Amino acid sequence: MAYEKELQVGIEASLSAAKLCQAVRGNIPDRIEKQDRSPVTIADFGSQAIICRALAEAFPNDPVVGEEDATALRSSEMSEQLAQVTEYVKQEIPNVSTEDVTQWIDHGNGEPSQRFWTLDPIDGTKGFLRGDQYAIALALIEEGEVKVGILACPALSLDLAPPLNEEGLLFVAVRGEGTKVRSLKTDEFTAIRVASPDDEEHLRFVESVEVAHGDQSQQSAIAQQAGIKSPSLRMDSQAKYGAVASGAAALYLRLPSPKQPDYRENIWDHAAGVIVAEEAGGRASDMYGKPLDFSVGAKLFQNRGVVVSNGSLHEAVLAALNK
Ligand SMILES: Nc1ncnc2c1ncn2[C@@H]1O[C@H](COP(=O)(O)O)[C@@H](OP(=O)(O)O)[C@H]1O
Ligand SMILES: [Mg+2]
Ligand SMILES: [Mg+2]
Ligand SMILES: [Mg+2]
Repeated sequence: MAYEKELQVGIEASLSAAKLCQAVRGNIPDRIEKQDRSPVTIADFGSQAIICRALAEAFPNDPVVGEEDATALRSSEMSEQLAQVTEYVKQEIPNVSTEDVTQWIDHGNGEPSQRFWTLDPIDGTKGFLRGDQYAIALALIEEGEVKVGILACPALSLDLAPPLNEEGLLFVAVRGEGTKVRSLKTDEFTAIRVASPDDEEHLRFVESVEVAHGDQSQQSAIAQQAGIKSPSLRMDSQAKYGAVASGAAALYLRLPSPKQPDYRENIWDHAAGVIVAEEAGGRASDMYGKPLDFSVGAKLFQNRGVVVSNGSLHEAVLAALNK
């Protein structure tokens, strides 16, 4: 199997980060506002610290392009939050200092290069704060292609055969080797496939809960034109990719919000999910059918919107979009 060490280190760190996130969510944390006014929590910081530490130790030459950074956390106004993050990290890694924690978080300030990791320590922070779905998303990118994806969804269970019906799922994909899933509680993996074209029951689509993160009226119209009759399943985070990869839904639509026409998607919001869906037999592209281009920096500057399908539905969706 390829990328064995990457998988072992990435999976172990993601499981540890998932434990931290669930521990923090036991008593819903405060919402901290970032400079761009989006939310972050002590769990986002703790998760990034744990995963960056593991990557720095095992792969010291690999840059990590992570969502968070520790600048604000180092300021005196946030000393209480930094102490809280450190306490939670200590439950996973004994004997850590606040300085260790901020240094590990800042290891995620790397730049994309020939080979690098991208990390979303909590994808769907708004879902996390609401008590809904969120994910820990880690991917390895080489020469612009996602090679490994590790997607932990601690609150996800799907109405499908075991282990997918258990709460807390871990999706893992390696390029050319398929996608597998396990419960967070057991270490046995099961291979998964997208919904087949004749699976009427799962001929439905997923989209974000957050109205501002897409164009829900266009998303419904396009899904209908592609032959989907049921209403959407709304779900936060890259858990949506897990839903398509395992056949719980046949389509995920994320079309640019009319209020933010210039928005560009972050690579960490998609890299792990894309390989999980593709290796399960699905297809991912932008709204014009262009493959998502992970070679141009920390954002998908060459793409607009995201369409992820079971493959068979893809052309009909693109045709509807480009009419
Ligand atoms: N206007 C916008 N359009 C699309 N995505 C947006 C957005 N504003 C924020 N996001 C991204 O949407 C992600 C959550 O996805 P979803 O809506 O599918 O749950 C956020 O990730 P974080 O929660 O990691 O910050 C954030 O990066
Ligand atoms: Mg965020
Ligand atoms: Mg995100
Ligand atoms: Mg995030």
